[in-house]
Amino acid sequence: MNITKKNKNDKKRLNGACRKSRNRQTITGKLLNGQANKIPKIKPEKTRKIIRRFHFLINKRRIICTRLQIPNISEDNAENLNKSRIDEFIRTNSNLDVNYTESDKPVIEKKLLKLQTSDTGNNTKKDLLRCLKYLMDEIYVNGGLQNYQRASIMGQDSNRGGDSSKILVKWLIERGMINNKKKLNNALEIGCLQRNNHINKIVDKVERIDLNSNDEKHIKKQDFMKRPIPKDNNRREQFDLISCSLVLNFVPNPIDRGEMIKRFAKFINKQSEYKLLFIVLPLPCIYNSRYITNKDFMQMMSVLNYRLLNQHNSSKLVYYLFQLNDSDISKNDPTVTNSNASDTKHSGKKNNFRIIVKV
Ligand SMILES: C[S@@+](CC[C@H](N)C(=O)[O-])C[C@H]1O[C@@H](n2cnc3c(N)ncnc32)[C@H](O)[C@@H]1O
Repeated sequence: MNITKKNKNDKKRLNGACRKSRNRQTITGKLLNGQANKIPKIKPEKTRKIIRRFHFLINKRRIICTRLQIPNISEDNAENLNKSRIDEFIRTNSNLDVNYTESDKPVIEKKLLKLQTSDTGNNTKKDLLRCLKYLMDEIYVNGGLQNYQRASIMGQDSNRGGDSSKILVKWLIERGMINNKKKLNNALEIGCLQRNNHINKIVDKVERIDLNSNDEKHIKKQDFMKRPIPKDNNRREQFDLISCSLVLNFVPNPIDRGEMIKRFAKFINKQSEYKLLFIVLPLPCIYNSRYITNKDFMQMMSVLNYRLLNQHNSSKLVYYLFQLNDSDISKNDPTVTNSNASDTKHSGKKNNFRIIVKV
């Protein structure tokens, strides 16, 4: 893609602004700055381990809750579970003595490992409840959730590639969509852990939400799947840009991932000149899955009326910028870049990531 001279100048100015602000704040922003002394640094290897463990736990939690048929919690919404509802369920079944001791832990871990969606298993209700209590304790009592959030914030550290919206800013500058005089009006950031990231530099008003907000003053605690749909296409509740970085992979159910993608369009302002959707996923979700390839994902997005503007594969992540089509939109070629990653599948163990869109 050609970058005009004007765009190059805008890019220089914006980059200059970023450099100046870096003196006052880190790439990950004030929150980290303010808490720099409080947040212990975690090594990358440990970070990945914490994140993997957390995903493991919420996946097992979904399976157990479905199997136990906890009232009002079904396969469809199990990952958005209301903690108090589960606690209540465990309490009402306390006659089964679900407590565990240190020596029970290895057995519980083994049971958790064996629990699969398809496997009906021979676990008793007591076994399942005990596993559930064990993992709820790990998530909420023993700091699992906090560590997960900390690890995710660490992943955005400038030393580890920085926050993913950096690349979004670069693309929008290159495309001439923003410059030092022109910003996007608004954006919805789903799954936001830190309010100070690169999106702020290019958008006038950013609304940030997260299932488990760690800063409720600035990041609303909200499940995007339950966010009220704007009535009659109310533009005040719609956005020029939706950013969804490393969130889809967090949703453990393929049908809900599809529902999440379908929902995005309802929040994109159709009158806007932008109509942008920024998605980031771990590279293996798309390039090392048994069920989905990049081509499949592109087809899915195309059926949902998006066109790809940019894609970049880093060694760990895949970044996409889509635009919701106008009906008369003319197709132009997307810019696809690779660094340290090829379009072919990776070697190593395949994963089960997939997205099911029911149209
Ligand atoms: C790995 S973190 C991603 C953080 C950040 N966006 C990044 O790119 O590093 C995933 C976040 O998505 C949030 N999340 C998952 N499902 C969500 C939903 N349905 N609504 C709002 N937030 C959600 C989780 O609470 C979690 O904080």
